[in-house]
Amino acid sequence: MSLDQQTVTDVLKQVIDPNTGKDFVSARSVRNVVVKGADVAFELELGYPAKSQHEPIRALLADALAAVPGIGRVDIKVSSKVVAHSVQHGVKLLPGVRNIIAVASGKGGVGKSTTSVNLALALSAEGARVGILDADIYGPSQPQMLGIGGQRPKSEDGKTMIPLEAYGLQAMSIGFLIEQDTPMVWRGPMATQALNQMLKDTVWDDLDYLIIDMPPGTGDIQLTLSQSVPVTGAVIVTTPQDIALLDARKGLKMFEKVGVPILGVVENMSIHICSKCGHEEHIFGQGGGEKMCTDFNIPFLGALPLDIQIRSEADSGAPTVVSDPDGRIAAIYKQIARKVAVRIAEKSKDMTHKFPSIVIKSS
Ligand SMILES: Nc1ncnc2c1ncn2[C@@H]1O[C@H](COP(=O)(O)OP(=O)(O)OP(=O)(O)O)[C@@H](O)[C@H]1O
Repeated sequence: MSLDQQTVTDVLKQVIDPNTGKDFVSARSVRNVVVKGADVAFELELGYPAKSQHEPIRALLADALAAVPGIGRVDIKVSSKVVAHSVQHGVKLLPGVRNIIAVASGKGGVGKSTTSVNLALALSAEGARVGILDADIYGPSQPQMLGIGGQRPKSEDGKTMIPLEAYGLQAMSIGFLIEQDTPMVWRGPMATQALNQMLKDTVWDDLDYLIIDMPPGTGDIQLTLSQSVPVTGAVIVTTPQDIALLDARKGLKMFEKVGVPILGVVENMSIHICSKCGHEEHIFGQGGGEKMCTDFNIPFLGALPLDIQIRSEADSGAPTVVSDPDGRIAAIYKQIARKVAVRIAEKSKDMTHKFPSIVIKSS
């Protein structure tokens, strides 16, 4: 039998991407469709990293086409390509960085740094090129969490710095540049200048995403950073208790004020499961993060339990996503990372998309 392009498009249009909830044709992910007699070949290009999903998605599309009577060979190549997306008006992109994700919290100690590093590692595990910038001047913890404390970045020209590498991430931290155990008293302008310099003087190498572990709070330093750094979107980390949520709301407002879209909220230390008896307890309250998201009409990205594994693995220099990549907790971080990447991919839809080109060749 001979297929026509309409049949192929109609079938592909029925297949919903489980990550975006949209069909692949409307999402303009289908490229270079070639129909040759009963055989079909095409490429599927996802706008978000999803190495673990390439095969299941390919199978989903192949199954849909297999139902077409008389269909011949089906050849589908699935890949991901992350492009740069828009940032605040009037702020220029950084060289070598396509998208910056700011991870922020209204107050300290809620697990912002732990979430940042696991989010970065989860994006990297899905095939993205990822960097992490530890801008937490009050307590830089990325060097220790990545197991590279005490190292110093190299400079080839005495002006710029090469980021250190850990678990495939490019990493830069204020902690690499100051002596450990030296308390730093940062005044607003000095801190902002140091952070801006660290951001601009680091030679980032072809990053899909740079995660910035922001200083906690919503003061002048945070406000200046969110105005001057080209941020694609912000992730807010909170614990479920009222006081943290109140501060997280301030964080949301701050980003809104400077035109940075909120990618969503992560609720950390959400539930405690007793490692001895399995009893579940909402130590810091329940449902607060989700309620905040409903109130502000923003996505709830997911909830991490209060779990000793998260703390001990981060403390030992190998965060959960690399220590236990197939475990229950890594799965939550990976799901959050996928939601973040999909939200970013959706941002550019109207700017960069072409219709799939369909070529019919006679057999
Ligand atoms: N879900 C969790 N379960 C158990 N421990 C956690 C969890 N999340 C973070 N922690 C631990 O809580 C402590 C604080 O976490 P983290 O440093 O990530 O917070 P932070 O918000 O970045 O803090 P600061 O603002 O002070 O830098 C760390 O010891 C970390 O290992």
